[in-house]
Parts: sequence; C-alpha cells; structure tokens
Amino acid sequence: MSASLPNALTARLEADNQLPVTPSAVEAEQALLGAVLHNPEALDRARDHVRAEDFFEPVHRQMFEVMCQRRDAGEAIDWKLMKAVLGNADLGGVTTGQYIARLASEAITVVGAPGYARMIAEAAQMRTVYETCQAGAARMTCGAVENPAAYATHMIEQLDAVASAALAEHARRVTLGHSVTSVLARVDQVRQGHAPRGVPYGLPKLDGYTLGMRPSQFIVLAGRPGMGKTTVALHVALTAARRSGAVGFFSLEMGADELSERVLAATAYDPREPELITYRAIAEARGLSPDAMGRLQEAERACAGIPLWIEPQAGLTLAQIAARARQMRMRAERQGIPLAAIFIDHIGLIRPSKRYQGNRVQEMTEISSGLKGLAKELGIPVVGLSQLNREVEKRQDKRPQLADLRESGSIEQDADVVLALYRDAYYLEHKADRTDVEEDRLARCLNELEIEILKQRSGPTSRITCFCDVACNVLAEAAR
Ligand SMILES: Nc1ncnc2c1ncn2[C@@H]1O[C@H](COP(=O)(O)OP(=O)(O)OP(=O)(O)O)[C@@H](O)[C@H]1O
Repeated sequence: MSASLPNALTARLEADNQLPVTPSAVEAEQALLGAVLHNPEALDRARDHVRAEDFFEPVHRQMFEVMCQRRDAGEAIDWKLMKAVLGNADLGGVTTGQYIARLASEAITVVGAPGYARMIAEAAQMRTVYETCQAGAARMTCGAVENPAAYATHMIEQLDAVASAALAEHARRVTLGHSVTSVLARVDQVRQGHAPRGVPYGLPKLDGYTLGMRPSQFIVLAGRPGMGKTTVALHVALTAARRSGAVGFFSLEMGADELSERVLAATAYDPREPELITYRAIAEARGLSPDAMGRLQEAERACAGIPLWIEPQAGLTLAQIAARARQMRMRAERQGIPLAAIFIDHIGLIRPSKRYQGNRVQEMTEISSGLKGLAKELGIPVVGLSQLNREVEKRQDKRPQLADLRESGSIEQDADVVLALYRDAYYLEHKADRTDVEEDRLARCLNELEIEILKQRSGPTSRITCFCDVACNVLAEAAR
C-alpha cells in the first residue's frame, strides 16, 4: 500500500526509517479508509475502536470525520462524493481526488477493519505517551518546571487517559444475548449459595434490601455533619476490604492518622470489656490501660493485611481521583485481588474544574455525573459522602429527604442508591434544658443510627436501625 502514498507522506515514512519516529500507523489508516470507501459497513465495525482524532495524517483524520458524518446522516460514502466534500488539493505530487481513488482501489475487506482500527488507536496512545514524556523532558531540561509535584500530577493525568482507555474495554457495548446469559449465570450462582452478590455493606438487612453494593453503582451516603457518615463509610469500607478486595478511601477532610485511630477503635471494640477505647482516647494517647494497649496491639495485627488504601489529600479534583482510582485498580490486579470499591469523604470537597467556575449547582452536577461515569468505567461501586445543608434543621422531623439533595446539582438523579443517615441522639444531646421525657428518649436512642434507603434504582426503599457507638466508630445491625 505504501507505493500509493503521496510524495510528502512517502518522504516522511522513508525519513522515519532512519530517525527516531513519532509513533503512527499510516498504512493501517490507509487500509481502513480504503475499506470504508469499498464498503461503509467497515466504518460500523471500526468506530468502537477508533476516533477521528486518533488518525495521524490530517487528511486521513478529515476523511474519517466526513465518513462518520455521512454515515450518521444515512448518506452514501464513495470516493467521488468524498472528493466533492474534501476538495482536490495538492497533497504533494498527487491530488486529494487521486489519493482517495487509490485508497478505494486497494481496499481490504471489512473483516480486517476492527484490527486496523485498533492499530490506529494504539498508535495514537503511543503518541500521547511519547509526546507527554518528550514535553516533560524538554521542560525539565530547560528549567521551565517550578513545582515538580504539580507537573508530575499533570503528566499523570495525561498518561492516565491512555491507561484508562485500556481499562474501559469492559465498558464497551455488549449484545443483549451476552448480557442476559451473564445475568442468569449470576442468578444460578446465587441459587447454589456461593454467589458473590454485590460488595457487602456488612449490615445484613441493608444487604438484603440492596443486594449489596453492586458493580457500577454510584452510592450516596447523605447526612448532616456529625450524623455518622464517616463512621458508616469506614465500617462499610472495612467490611468490603476484608471480604471483597482492595478498597480506596479518598479522605479529603481527615488525615490518615485520624482515620486509622477510628479503624483501631472499631477493631478493638469489645462490648464485653468494661473499658471502651474511643478514637479520641487513642488520639490523646492518654488514659489507656495496659489492657487497652494490648487490645490495640491486637487490632493493629488484625488490620495489617487489610487492603484498605487511604488517600488523605485535600483539594483533589475529580480527574485526580479518577487517575488514582485507576492506579489502585492496577495495583490491586498486580496483587491478584479485585478493586472492590472506592469511597470519597466527602464529595462537597472535591475541587471543581474551572468550567463552571462560581456556579455551584453546575459544579456539583459535573462532579456527580463524573463519579457515576467513574463507577461505570471501573465497573465497581463508588460511594460518595454528601453533607446536607441546613434546610434539614428547619423541619420538625429532621430525617433527611431526597429533596434535600436537590440543592446539590444532579446527585439525586446520578445516584443509583441514596442512603440517608439520622441519629435522634445527636439532636437531643445538643438540646439545652432537656425535659425528663427527652432524657428518657436520649437514654434509649443513645446508640441508635437510622439508615434510610431514600432511593434505589432496582429495589425497595426502606429504613433500618443500627447499633452505633460514634465514639468508637462502631456500627452493627441492631438486634431487634
Ligand atoms: N468521644 C466521643 N464522645 C461522644 N461523641 C463523639 C465522640 N467522638 C465523636 N463523637 C461524635 O461522633 C460524631 C462524628 O461522627 P462522624 O464523623 O462519623 O460524622 P460525620 O457525619 O462524618 O460528620 P462530619 O460531616 O462532621 O465529618 C459527631 O457527632 C461527634 O460529636
């Protein structure tokens, strides 16, 4: 096929044989375009694998764009029409019209189209890696980089686009036949009693209502400050890391030490022991008896192998979270375990892009739809904590409602599951001059936390009451 190249392209290919080459797949580009001119069905087979911007040659890119437009409009694609649309410029010894005619005459069959498309896309990815590294090396050697960490982050984001393209393979289109077969295979496994349903929350009733946290779900844990969002999230994250695989916990508010104090307190918790070990006591490192220290050391050993990976960094953008989640997935795969879920505490602290600067609702919409996209891309549940605003406090009944999320962009629409947290004790504790009746109520509900399923795309809404010791970060399903 290279014999039919216009002079300019041939010259470059020849030169490329001697010089360091910018990665490209020019011959695959020609072969694919020729195949489409021969039979437009080749385009349908190729489009899952390649985009116009992946083409190296500008004229090829332009041809592919025009072909896609014509196909989408239900119009014919043949070399005469293409020539009419693209004009008849001189490409260096050959006109566009002549070039298109040659491509058409040397066409491959449609069967080879996906293979050529993949070669073109792969070459484009190679170029991204090559150009990113080249630009990085150039900027480093001329001293144009002031902040190496910020520049490294920028490079990671660019390279991540390549990594994520490979990861997103599984998110491609599937046939209905394939999909229903895999659903039934899963049903069969469940019936035989050894099926992993979703990733468990570690609360049997909630797991029953929801079937656990299912792949590709965007799950929102919503509540007012102090209601127990972090407590619940850590309980669920720990359960998932113990039973289902690696878990990424993006803590945009608390440091790793603070989270670890909570995990230690929860792991060392034993209701039979007279001494409660609160995470506050661990933080203060005072008043811990030798026995408590022994329990904490035991908890340390129990935590040692749990793949709960904490990212304690404030001000992360959605792109950074996505890039790190993809890295976590690769790291997990290298260790032979799946990435079971990621958690973000909390989504209101994700640094928005500049696109909707100042428009909070639009910013939050971009973030929530991005999180849903990430869940789908990685094929895992993504759990986002959401802090509800003060409107809740104005009501007599302060239990959150779905409408409380409406201020926050499209979280309500994007979420597959919304779990709202409520502790009556929180409000009673903060009430001055409690009546005797209220004192009684407080004593009864001191360790109660309600989790209400406000939304579930494929299941019922419901409310469960849990046992919760917020001071020890402990959560369990209530006996009754
Ligand atoms: N030692 C303690 N004694 C009593 N209450 C405690 C103790 N330590 C923490 N708490 C309470 O536990 C709650 C903290 O729970 P958690 O951090 O899980 O809530 P949250 O919803 O994530 O809060 P925020 O949104 O403010 O981060 C707060 O109400 C806090 O007052």
